[in-house]
Amino acid sequence: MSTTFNDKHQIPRGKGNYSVGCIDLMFDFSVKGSLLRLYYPSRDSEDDVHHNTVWIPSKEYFLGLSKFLGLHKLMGKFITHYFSSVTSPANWDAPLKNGEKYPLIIFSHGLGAFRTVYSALGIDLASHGFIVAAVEHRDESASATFYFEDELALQRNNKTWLPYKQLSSEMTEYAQRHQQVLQRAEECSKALNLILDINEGKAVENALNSSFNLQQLEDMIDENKIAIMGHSFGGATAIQSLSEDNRFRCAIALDAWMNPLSDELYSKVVQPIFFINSERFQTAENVMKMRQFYLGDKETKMITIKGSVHQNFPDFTFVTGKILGYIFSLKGNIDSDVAIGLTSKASLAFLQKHLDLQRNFDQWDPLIEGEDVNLMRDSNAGSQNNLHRPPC
Ligand SMILES: CCN(CC)CCN(C[C@]12C[C@](c3ccc(C(F)(F)F)cc3)(C1)C2)C(=O)Cn1c(SCc2ccc(F)cc2)nc(=O)c2c1C=CC2
Repeated sequence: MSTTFNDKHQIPRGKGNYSVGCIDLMFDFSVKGSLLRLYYPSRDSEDDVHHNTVWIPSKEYFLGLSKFLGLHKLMGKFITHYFSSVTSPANWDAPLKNGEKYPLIIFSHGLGAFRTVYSALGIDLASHGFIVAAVEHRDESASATFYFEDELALQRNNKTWLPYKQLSSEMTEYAQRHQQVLQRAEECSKALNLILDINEGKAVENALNSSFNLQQLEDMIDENKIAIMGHSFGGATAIQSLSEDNRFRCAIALDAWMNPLSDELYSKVVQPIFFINSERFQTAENVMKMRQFYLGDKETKMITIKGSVHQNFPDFTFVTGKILGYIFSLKGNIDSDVAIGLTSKASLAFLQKHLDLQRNFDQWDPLIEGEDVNLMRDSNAGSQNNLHRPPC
């Protein structure tokens, strides 16, 4: 296929030892069901021919994204053309590598995003032996998402699209975003229920036509090793999910947007949280809310990636050149591959600690304390002296 950009704009491959597979799973078909993209360790048998994963599978996502961004229709057509041939480096529908149980991560996307645009992170974690389920939220915070109205629509593959909902004037921004974060947390627990049902052998038929036999997943999840992760609004969702569902043993919040969370939440969360922040997005107010989770326990950690921007966590930072990257602040001063590498390695070290993994991810423990030339402990945002500071 012809590509309109040179190869250097590619989503990076996983750095771990496992090959990575990818499938889309929807069950049930209704708006109340789960829609997720699953990244997993795959069995790389030479004879099977593998296809890469289509990064953004429907034009409706591009149209929804350009509407979310307030771009002109023509610009929507441009980004559709520019990005429609991009693939994520995961083997679509590849068989699951069996022989061991895998820890599970549920991933929650940000405002205006959707399930497929965090594939660099999902693939790198899967290449280190995790199953990663990137959910697609139906709270109208995604640029677009779809479901089927009824059985007939499903049989005809007649999708109903749900677009991003602009803030309404009837409710305050907080009221709307808080309602959404509650729905998002519920959807993360529902996705976890679906995966654990399949793990226990429940017969589940994927509403999306896929050749991947879901029975491969039976007895392959280590149901005691479950974490939740998310970016921005998804970071807030991860924290809200901790308070609602204690099956999540810890959370990793990537540049969390704390506004949607209520003040009562701080006393309800007992599990450890790892805040990984960009340098440019955070404000003193936002970081102050994060620090309220420090109260007492030593397990909650915070680091900031020097020279990074909000968009260093989703995939867009890899698929554009420096110009577009600069215009939309999709790239920071730090190299995007270095930033995502630090995010992944620091996350793996934190997950080993709090999911009791028997891997060698503790080699990256110093990153959790911000010990790296491209990291700093805590945050650069907001003066730190007049705020409650945990004893070092
Ligand atoms: C106009 C909308 N305006 C007000 C809401 C702010 C728009 N905005 C900054 C953007 C998204 C940006 C983006 C993407 C993609 C291209 C492209 F051209 F490459 F496609 C360009 C430009 C424009 C960077 C954000 O919303 C930042 N943000 C995000 S960005 C999550 C995201 C969205 C779409 C993606 F494809 C990937 C990731 N997630 C959050 O949870 C929160 C915030 C802010 C507060 C809470």
